[in-house]
Amino acid sequence: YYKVYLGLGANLNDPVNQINQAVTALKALSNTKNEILVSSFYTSKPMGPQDQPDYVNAVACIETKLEPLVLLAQTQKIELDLGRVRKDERWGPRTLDIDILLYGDLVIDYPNLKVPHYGMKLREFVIYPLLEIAPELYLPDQTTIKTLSETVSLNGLTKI
Ligand SMILES: CC1(C)Nc2nc(N)[nH]c(=O)c2N=C1O
Repeated sequence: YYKVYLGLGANLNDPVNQINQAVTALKALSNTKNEILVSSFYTSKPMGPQDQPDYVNAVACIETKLEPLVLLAQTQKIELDLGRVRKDERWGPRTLDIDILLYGDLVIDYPNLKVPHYGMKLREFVIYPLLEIAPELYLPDQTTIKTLSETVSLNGLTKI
């Protein structure tokens, strides 16, 4: 099984409910263990354009035999099922967003999937939930989550 870490984020129509529904859908994935580790939920100011609601974020860890592009197709389907409209402007408000952060210790560089997720090292709304559920985690480049948590500023991240 690959141990896959996923970033969950939403800031439109009942984000907490969106993330809960995403967790339920992730548990139901084929070739995937149905126990899933989920961090606390956190609110934070939008990174990027500020003229949008605060985000709710969490990180989940699944153990899956699905290959990366298969899982990507499944997570995109979950986003659509929960009302994501792909016309979303880049960095604009959105219903559920599922980012594949880490895929075991794979380094993936497809046009439509880059792992480790390009922005995770800079995002307190990814690093702190990760630290909560996987404090011993390190990235393929041997950076540890602990080290990253000391370098990224909290700027208003609040556990709900
Ligand atoms: C628009 C952008 C970059 N900003 C975010 N900002 C926060 N706080 N949380 C997110 O999940 C998030 N997602 C995004 O895609």
